[in-house]
This record gives sequence, structure tokens and C-alpha cells, in this order.
Amino acid sequence: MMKSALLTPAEMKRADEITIDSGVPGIDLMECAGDHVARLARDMCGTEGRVLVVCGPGNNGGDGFVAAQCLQATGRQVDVVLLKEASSLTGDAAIAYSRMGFEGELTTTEGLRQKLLGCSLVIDALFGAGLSRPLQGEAEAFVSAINESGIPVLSVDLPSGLNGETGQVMGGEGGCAIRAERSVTFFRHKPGHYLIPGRVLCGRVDCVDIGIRENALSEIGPTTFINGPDVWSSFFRVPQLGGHKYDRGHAVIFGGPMMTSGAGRLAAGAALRAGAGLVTLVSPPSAVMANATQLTAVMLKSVKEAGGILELLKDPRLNAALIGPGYGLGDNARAAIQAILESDCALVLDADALTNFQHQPTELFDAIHKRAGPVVMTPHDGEFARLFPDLMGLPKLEKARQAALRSGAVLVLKGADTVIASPDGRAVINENAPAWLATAGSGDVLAGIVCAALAQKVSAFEAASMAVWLHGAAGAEVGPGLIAEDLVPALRLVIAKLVGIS
Ligand SMILES: NC(=O)C1=CN([C@@H]2O[C@H](COP(=O)(O)OP(=O)(O)OC[C@H]3O[C@@H](n4cnc5c(N)ncnc54)[C@H](OP(=O)(O)O)[C@@H]3O)[C@@H](O)[C@H]2O)[C@@H](O)CC1
Ligand SMILES: [K+]
Repeated sequence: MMKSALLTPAEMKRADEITIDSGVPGIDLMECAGDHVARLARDMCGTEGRVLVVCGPGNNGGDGFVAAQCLQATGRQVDVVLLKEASSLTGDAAIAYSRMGFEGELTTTEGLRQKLLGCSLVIDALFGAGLSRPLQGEAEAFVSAINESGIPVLSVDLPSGLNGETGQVMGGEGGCAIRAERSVTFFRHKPGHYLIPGRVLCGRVDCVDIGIRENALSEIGPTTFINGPDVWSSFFRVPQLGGHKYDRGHAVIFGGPMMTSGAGRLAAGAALRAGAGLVTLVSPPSAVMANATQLTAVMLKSVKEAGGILELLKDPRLNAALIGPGYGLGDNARAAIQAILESDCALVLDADALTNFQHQPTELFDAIHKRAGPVVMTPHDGEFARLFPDLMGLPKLEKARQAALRSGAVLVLKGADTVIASPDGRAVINENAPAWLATAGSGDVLAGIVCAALAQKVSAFEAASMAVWLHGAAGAEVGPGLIAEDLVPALRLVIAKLVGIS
């Protein structure tokens, strides 16, 4: 799990301190960091052209001085531009500057524009983890001039202006940040490398080892991770010889009336493909015929109202349920959801199941807190806003964490940078979803996969993380032209690769 840990800038600072306290001089870390920056710079622009290193007043600038020295040592033409006088540098950055062997130039924005003419790469070493406020004045003007030049940028640690914890530009809409082609960070990625817009501003990100002590992580205790098998593979159930379909759980999908019955079918198909031993699609009588003509391995059941649902879920073999996709709104729908909440099975609430409680969210959260079985909620931003309007101004990670805590559910806040947050404080950020995945029915498939993982008795946080990753991987497998129906067969290929039988 520690392999996939993400560190906030404050946690990274702590990792630096722990390493330095253990006897590694800070300047050694900086020299290692700067050396990597120089290597990547050479990678980006080959042997030709002048490199411009733009350095800020802190240690991010220090990495820039080391990179400049390394590049010059290999015969590269390098210019260093300073945002603040060299005499104001302190600590490791001052040491790196003095070792550089040539002077940086303190210049104006106009001077920077002149320097940018004809150079083949800019190294952005203005601000990294120590950015504490929106860029203004000369710093803002420097960033604008670099972006306007159109010259490829390699950012050190983070694109200057980007908040490494939230992935947002410091200062929001009115703020500004570097748009990099590549970024290089140290020891572990930061959440801001994966959260949008940070992910877009960073370009490709390399994470390199600079000698930070691995055991710093156990002291720091990170709570944010990048999603991948490292987070949940020990929970992934592979069928065993001698096993039984009942060992893999029985997922119940509650589908809607005929005209919106497709959503339930997509979810049911996905649940079966994702490994639930049995799947039953429960629907109102009006939809049974439509479902029966299109489904074969999925079992069907017709239930009219909440009383029937209560009765059905008394069977303990039905151990996971999904309600929401295409389900419908209104008093009857709300009563059905309340009936399901009263059962003990693991539960996924999606789409209409969330919208049905937009005017009484605390009623929903109270029911979730009271029940024994786990709940996963899978809202997109619009559904989230209906249940948690007061959290909308927060950065995405914080939003998801607070919503999980308040509701008592594992919260999957969907998007290109889906965040999965647990009420216990853990969160993962997903990064494998292609843009093609943003299409009608895609969320229904995801909800079905979550339900399948819960049916296989995977804990809720790992079930949600696993499902989001499988869904993204299936999307990548299908690629351009993807429609939701394609995801279900693609899951087979993804699972085969995952268990090493491709
Ligand atoms: N030994 C180590 O620790 C290692 C660190 N490493 C590297 O160090 C980086 C972190 O260094 P850092 O902590 O010095 O922060 P950094 O990003 O350079 O900025 C701080 C300076 O900027 C200033 N400032 C802030 N916001 C501002 C604004 N909006 N506009 C204007 N000024 C602003 C702030 O001033 P103040 O807030 O005090 O006014 C301060 O002077 C990290 O990203 C990595 O690259 C690696 O070499 C590995 C070893
Ligand atoms: K930077």
C-alpha cells in the first residue's frame, strides 16, 4: 500500500526532515533532485538548443540551480533567471547557487521574454511545495510570459502556481499556474499531480528517488493513495477449484420501469461479469418482459412495492444490492430505497437513489449510520451537489472525505479524477479512466461492478476502489467509440490480465 501513497506538500516536507535528521544532508537531496531534473531536460530536448532555468526564492529554485550546473557540465548552453536577488537565498538553495559556478540574472518580465526567444526548453523552478498563496506581481507575470511563449516546460516538483495538495490553481479562477509538458517530482507523487486541473497542468509526471528514507512513511502515516491493484489486490477474489457460485455472492439489482430499464440491465450484466456468483434483476412488472428478452444468465424477478422488497431481502443469501440506475423518483421509489436500507445486505446507492433524498439528506445519512451492512454511494458532481450543497466549494478530496464522514458511506465522487473516500479518512484518487468513459450508461456499469465486489464480500472501500479501477481499465481496453455496452465484455479481458491469464 505504501508504494501507492500520495504525500501532501506538508507530508513531503516532513519526509525531507526525517531524512535530514537521520543524517542525510539536505544539499545531497537537492543535488540528487537537480541531477534528475537535468536528465529529464536532456530527454526532452536532446542535445540541441538553449535551456532557460527560471528559479524562485526557495528550495525549488535550489533544484533549478543544481540542474543548471549539471546541464552546463555536459556542454549545454544554459541561462538562469532569478525572481529575487541571489543575496536573499538561504540554506540549501544558497549552497546550490554558490556551487553553480556561474551567475543567475535578476530580471524583469520583459527581460524574461527576451531570454525566452529562441530557447528550446524552460525549466520551471519557481515554486514547488512551499507555495503559500496565489501568484501575484512579477511571479504571476513570469508564469504568464512562460505560458505565452509556447516553449515546452519541465516543472520541478509541481507546475508553479499549482497547489500540490488540492490540484487546484492557487487563487482559483483568477489565479495562474505554469502549463508544463512534463513534471518531475520526488519520492512520492502528490495529490495535485492527479487531481484536475493539476493533472492537466503537470503533463507527464516522473517520480524519482532522491534518497528520502522509505521508513519516513510509517511515521507520516499517509491517508491518500493512487488507485491500483496495490490498494486492493489482496481483496480480489479469484474463483477456487472446488468453490461454488454461492461462494461468490448473490447480487440483487433493483431496476426501474420499462422506459428506463436499460440502466438496470447494464448494471446487472456488469455485476455478473465482475464476478458475482449470481445476479438477480428485480424490476416492476412493466419491465419484466423487456428484461427477459435481453438477459439470459441474469435471473429476473418482479416486485411491485416496498413490502415485496423487504420480504425478498430477508433471504440472507442475497448479500449485496444496488438501487438507483433508472429507478425513478417519487414516494414509491423512496419507500423502496428505505426498505432496502432496512436490510442487512451490502448496498450501493447510485443515481435516483441519491436524488430521491435531495430534500431530506439527513434521513438518508441517519439510515446509513444505523444499518449494519456497508454502503457505497456513487454520485457524479450534480448528484453530490443535491446531497451535500454546503461542501461544493471545497477541493475534491476534501469534499469526498467530508461527505463520507457525514453520510457514513464510502463515497465515490465520479469524474475524470474519481475520488473514493472512506468514513475512516482514507481516500484514493483514480487515474486510469479514459475520456471515452464519460458516456451514457457508464455509471450504471460502474455501480454494477461495485455491487459485484460487495457480493464477493470485499470490504466497501476496497470494493469501490477495485470497481472504479476495473471500470477505467475496461474503458481503456475499449478505447475510441466506446459505448457502455462495450464495457461489460471488456471486463473479461481486464480481469484476465489482472489475474495473469491473458
Ligand atoms: N531539503 C529539502 O527540503 C528539499 C526540497 N526540495 C525542493 O524544495 C521545494 C520546496 O522548497 P521550499 O519549501 O523552500 O518551497 P518553494 O516551493 O521553493 O517556495 C518557497 C518560497 O517561495 C515563497 N513563496 C511562496 N508562495 C509565494 C508566492 N505566491 N509568491 C511569491 N513568493 C512565494 C516563500 O516565501 P514566503 O512564503 O516565506 O514569503 C519561499 O521563499 C520542493 O518543491 C522541492 O522542489 C528538493 O530539493 C528535495 C530536498
Ligand atoms: K516548479
